[in-house]
Amino acid sequence: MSKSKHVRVVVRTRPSAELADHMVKFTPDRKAVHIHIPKSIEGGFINNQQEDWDFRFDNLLHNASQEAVYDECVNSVMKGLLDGYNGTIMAYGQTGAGKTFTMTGASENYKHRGLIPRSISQVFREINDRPQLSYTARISYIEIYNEQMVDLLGTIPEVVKGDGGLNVVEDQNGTAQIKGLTVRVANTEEEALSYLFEGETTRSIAEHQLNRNSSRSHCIFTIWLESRSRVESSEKVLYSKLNLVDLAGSERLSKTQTTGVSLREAMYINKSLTFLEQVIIALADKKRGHIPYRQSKLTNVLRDALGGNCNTLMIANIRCEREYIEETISTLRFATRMMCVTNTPELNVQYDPVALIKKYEREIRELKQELSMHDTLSNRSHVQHEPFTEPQRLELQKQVKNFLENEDEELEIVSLRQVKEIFHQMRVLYKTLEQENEDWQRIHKNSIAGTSAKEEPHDTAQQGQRTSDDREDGVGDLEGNGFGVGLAPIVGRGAGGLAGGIGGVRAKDKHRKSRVSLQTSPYTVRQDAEDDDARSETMPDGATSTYRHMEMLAPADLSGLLPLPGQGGATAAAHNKSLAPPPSRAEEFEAFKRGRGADMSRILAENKTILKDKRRIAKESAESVNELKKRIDALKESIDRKRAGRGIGAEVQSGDEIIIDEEEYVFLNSLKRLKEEYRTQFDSLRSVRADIEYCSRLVDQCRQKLMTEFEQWYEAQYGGQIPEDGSDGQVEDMMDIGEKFDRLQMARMSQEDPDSLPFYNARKNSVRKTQKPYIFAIQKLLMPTKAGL
Ligand SMILES: Nc1ncnc2c1ncn2[C@@H]1O[C@H](COP(=O)(O)OP(=O)(O)OP(=O)(O)O)[C@@H](O)[C@H]1O
Repeated sequence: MSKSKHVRVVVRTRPSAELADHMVKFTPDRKAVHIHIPKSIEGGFINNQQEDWDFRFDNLLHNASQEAVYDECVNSVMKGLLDGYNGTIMAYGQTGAGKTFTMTGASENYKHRGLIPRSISQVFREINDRPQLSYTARISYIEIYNEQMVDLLGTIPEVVKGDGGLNVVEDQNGTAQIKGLTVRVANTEEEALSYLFEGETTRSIAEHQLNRNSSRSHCIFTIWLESRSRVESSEKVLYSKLNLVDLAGSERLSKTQTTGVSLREAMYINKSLTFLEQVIIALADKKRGHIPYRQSKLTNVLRDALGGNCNTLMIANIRCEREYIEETISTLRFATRMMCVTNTPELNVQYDPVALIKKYEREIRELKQELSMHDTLSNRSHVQHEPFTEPQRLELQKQVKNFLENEDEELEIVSLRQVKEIFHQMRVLYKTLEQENEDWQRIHKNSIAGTSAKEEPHDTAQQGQRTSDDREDGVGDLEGNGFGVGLAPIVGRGAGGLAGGIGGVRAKDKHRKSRVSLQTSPYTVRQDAEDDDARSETMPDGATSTYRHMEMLAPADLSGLLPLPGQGGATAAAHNKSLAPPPSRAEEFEAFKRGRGADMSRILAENKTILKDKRRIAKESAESVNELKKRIDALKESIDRKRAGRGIGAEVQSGDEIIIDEEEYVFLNSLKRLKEEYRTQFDSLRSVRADIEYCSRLVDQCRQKLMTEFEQWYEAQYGGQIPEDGSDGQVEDMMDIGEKFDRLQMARMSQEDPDSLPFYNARKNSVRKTQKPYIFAIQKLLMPTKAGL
């Protein structure tokens, strides 16, 4: 049963060199804040001004890294998300308190990436770790600015027009849905990240184009997940979503002294934040029946997260400098209220109707097999459970006719289906008789009025025509040997006879057949193919690509990337002030290393030795990681082979239902274990690489320092003279250093954290992809100015 939970609230402080320590104090358990503002003298002798405030929260993060914030805030929500529970994380606080830094982070810096990119990475990691489930991840990104919703993944022109075209509507369950929202499928982490960056770019275009201030808008980035089991029946589908919300800055109008457009913006923000506050107050009051969600777009969209079916966490971003204390108190007050809000997270399960029908069909098939087995065992193998075929129906018709004609005849009853068919045949015969009786009476009436018929050739012709037609049809054989009032023998009537009966049944059959063929029409096949595509979409092989990247970026020996100065000279003193060209840099550099630069040179050598050791360890660790990777690949191949084999078998047995056997399940479990081991090894490799990165930076710095000192010394000794060997050494080295620096950066990045590659690739691709529309939008922006000139 689902339990109610209060909204978790975590406070994060923005680091600063000017913290008002004497006013803001945190308890040692990092869960409470005490604020003290001494009474001001202007208040006079009788002064009721409040001096102390105490606030208690779930956690308090002071000077915390992005990683620590992520670990504290996202882990529990993330687990629920993957299991089918909705989650919302929102950042609230005054302008500049670090909301955007917390949620999005610095998009150009992997280390400083915020909760959104980190959540994306974890979602795809978790998906890879759950091979028994098939997931589809989708992304949407909206901005709410002055009560207007903008689809940040929509087309640029719409955004540029300032018309997002989005509306909040309620479905029949009262859940708020955004009509017209773009929701994109993301098969990989890189794809999901590129949607984030695309949205960011769209946002900044809108900012330029419409002269907006992005800190005055609310942003909601949503990861939508859909999952179904690959192992058990797949009609059960779990739907969940994670809203990552960057709220607009809450600020006092008087303090910012905003006017004009900014004032209007600030009023809208304050209004929507006031509405948010009103909703929170209403939710906290257990006696309140009505919650005013509809007052603003923000509260309407976040209805699930506030007092609904969602794991919600709020990060209250605060600043602890003296000048921001009032805003900080107001943020903490809001956050305290938020803690009173309770939500009831519930599993979001739905049943896929197509999959359900498939399941029922399978069950019927199995029941029929069981029934026929039961019939065989109890000597009832002739019992019919399937619908009657045409020949069987004709045979039964004969039996019914015999039964009706001969009193001695008996009908053996074998199944309910047969009884129904007998009754049906009786009805057919009855109706035919009735019809023919009417026909006969009409003919008889006509023959009584025979004389007049002779005088009316037209009627006779008609009559003749009818008779011959009837004969052709085998109906109306007055001398017929048989049934009732002159019917043709039933069997002999074939397709035309018993038109209302068998013909009718046939017609129905035809209809049914056409319906059946419709079900297996190319359209349906294509639908199935699409389903398969969708399923294969849901199996992103992020792990594989990550590993491959890792192999590509195996530790490179970077020691040669920043060369020591190539040339130098040996005898500076002797040359000093002489007119002869100075000695070569190489000789001088060697001498320098033994003399003035000896200390630096020794430190450099020591660091190099440490670096070498670390590289050796990293190499061994990388070998064992690669070994694990090979085993994972081999296992994956076996699974693929199994799947390919199963694909054919499964089609024959149960349509396109995917059911895996025990062996494949064992494979999948071993794969999961190997992946875990891989991750552990990989983490230790990563930490060695971080050491390497640190050491190589030290080595670079020492080398650079040694070079710089040498260059300064050399310059002082020989001025701008050209050395003996004719090279100036300097320019060429500088160019190489620039180029090599880029390579060094790339290598560093990947050594520091191989997982960062999707982030950098997405960033690079997003910049490349959005450059064009961005330039286009900027050009458009400039056009009127040009025209005006
Ligand atoms: N924890 C932090 N560590 C380092 N820098 C930070 C931190 N928090 C915020 N900053 C820096 O402070 C500045 C303002 O932060 P940010 O833009 O995230 O504030 P905000 O609350 O989103 O403001 P707004 O409401 O105006 O959007 C940025 O330059 C950001 O890099």
